[in-house]
Amino acid sequence: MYFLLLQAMRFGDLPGWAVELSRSIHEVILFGNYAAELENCEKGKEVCIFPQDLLWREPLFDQLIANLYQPGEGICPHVDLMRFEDGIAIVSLDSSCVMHFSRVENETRNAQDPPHKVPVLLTPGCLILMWGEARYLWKHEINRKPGFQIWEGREIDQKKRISVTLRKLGRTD
Ligand SMILES: O=C(O)CCC(=O)C(=O)O
Ligand SMILES: [Fe+2]
Repeated sequence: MYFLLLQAMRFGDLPGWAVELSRSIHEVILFGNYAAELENCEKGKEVCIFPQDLLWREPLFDQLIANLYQPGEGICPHVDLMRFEDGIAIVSLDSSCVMHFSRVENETRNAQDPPHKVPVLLTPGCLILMWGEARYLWKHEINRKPGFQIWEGREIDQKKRISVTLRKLGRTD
């Protein structure tokens, strides 16, 4: 059982700080050390951190959700709602945590097999970009119950954690 103590959602025009944040994300993707990888976006998608067509859409994001988690609180495995377009960014703040990714169920997996989970360490300031397979074919979750937040054999010292998720609403027409 998970609880989200505080969740603030915003649609339409983003507040100024979130517009700034979107711009920073755009710049980091464009001018970060990933420039060489971006050039490959058209050719081989496996080394692309964010596809050009998503990067240059206008606006890049128009919806945000800010989540505040107290120690022990997390979010269940899920794929973000289909009403949001591809290309989702999450900024992770305050406290480190491990986010787990697991593939959406498919018929080939034996129901008795435990789901294979890929752990990703998020330190304060981390940016997660989810698009394509990562956005549609993998669930993400944060289990901050004791025993689940382990990195390199050690339990992470949990404090309050804040995340800001930026997405773009799909067209309804
Ligand atoms: O808090 C996080 O890092 C994840 C938030 C999330 O997955 C969501 O709001 O859909
Ligand atoms: Fe999510």
